Amino acid sequence: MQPGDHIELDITSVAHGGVFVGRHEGRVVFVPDAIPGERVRVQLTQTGEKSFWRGETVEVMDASAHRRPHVWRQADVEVPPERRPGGADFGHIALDHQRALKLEVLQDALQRMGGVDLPVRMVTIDGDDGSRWRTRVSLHVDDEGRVGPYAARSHRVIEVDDLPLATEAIARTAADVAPEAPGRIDLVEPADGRVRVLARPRHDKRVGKHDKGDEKRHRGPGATRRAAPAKRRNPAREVVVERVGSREFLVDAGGFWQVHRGAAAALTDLVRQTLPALDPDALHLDLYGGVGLFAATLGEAGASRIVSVESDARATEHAGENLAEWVGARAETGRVDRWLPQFREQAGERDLARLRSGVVVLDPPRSGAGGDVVRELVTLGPASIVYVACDPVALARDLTTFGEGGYAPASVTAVDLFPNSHHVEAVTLLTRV
Ligand SMILES: C[S@@+](CC[C@H](N)C(=O)[O-])C[C@H]1O[C@@H](n2cnc3c(N)ncnc32)[C@H](O)[C@@H]1O
Repeated sequence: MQPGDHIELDITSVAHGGVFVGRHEGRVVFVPDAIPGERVRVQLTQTGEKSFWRGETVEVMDASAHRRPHVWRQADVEVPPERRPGGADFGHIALDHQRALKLEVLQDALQRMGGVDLPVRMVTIDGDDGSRWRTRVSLHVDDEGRVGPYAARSHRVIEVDDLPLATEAIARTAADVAPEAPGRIDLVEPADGRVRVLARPRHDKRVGKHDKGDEKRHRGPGATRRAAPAKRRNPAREVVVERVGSREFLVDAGGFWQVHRGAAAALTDLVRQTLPALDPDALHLDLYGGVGLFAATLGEAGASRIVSVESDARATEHAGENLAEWVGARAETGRVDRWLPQFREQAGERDLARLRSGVVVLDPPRSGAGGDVVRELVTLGPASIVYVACDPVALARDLTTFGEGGYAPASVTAVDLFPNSHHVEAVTLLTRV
């Protein structure tokens, strides 16, 4: 069969990455926009691989009871696949069932790849109906001046008449945004409710210079050099305030902050509940610390010696200020993979012993911590590790490496920070066995 051909498919399961699985004459076919239990008509898009094909769902012949009209009208299965915007790949599924499917993917990855057979529960953000949660949205401007999100699984810009996952204020601002040049436009609504529009034109030389600067500042490990002060002409560097309860965090408008309006608070609560009792004399680490969200959680839980490690110097600078109330807390710029071995070689026996009684909170990017970082952590031997993960497969892979080093998961809790998409966050407590 060729790309463009149509087949009928019984969908039997959900796979990692927001796709669903059926079989055609024994061969696995991955399709989006379906639900296990459905029979769908599929237009094939990739038939080159021996072991699996890919396709697009073009018609639902026998619908699941969990199907509902797509939360984003323009992403509905009634719309031709090439015109559906991306970013809400579970938007056609009832919210409860989305969560059940996410748990299934997480549990399956943990069991099959990580050898972990623990019950996983899911918590949700209070009052979340799955819409109007994104406080950060990226739109794209193409060479013809079209502005909008990318189409699903593509870099083609789709003009849309609403952004139902974005906050009301971002959706309103996006409707009026005037594209100046091809590239990206980030819309950010921090706690003050005022939307910042951050243009990142593709061909702007200033952007190139800025990126180079960022690269230099990422070069840690343990670099103590201060970042240059914010330049006024770069709105991405405006410093905004985010809030978790009554606590305030400074962050660059264009810097990393949790996307869902309730995510930072929900994750803080979950990490706090997951933390074991802290030894007040121990040393605790917040790795991939951003502006110090979990270092503050450690501080609030009674830690007195805390180091936050983050590769972005601007974020580290903010973390230093955000953690100022804890005299024993410090923020360092460095890549975790380089910072850890340097710490192991340079720290005195007393600090190494303190870390062995301490907790490491770990919140890496989607690719996970990776083998080198996990092996370093195992060598350092903290009493426990709280791993905050946004990719089930990367988590499962890292848990396998932790397992080889003598750490076992004691609990895994998922949290739905990305409703209407396949993404799922999980917080795992690992202890030495
Ligand atoms: C998922 S975010 C978590 C930030 C913070 N824990 C929070 O919740 O706000 C991951 C952070 O890791 C940083 N990062 C990425 N690669 C890194 C590396 N190799 N070493 C240190 N930090 C890194 C990013 O800049 C980003 O701030």
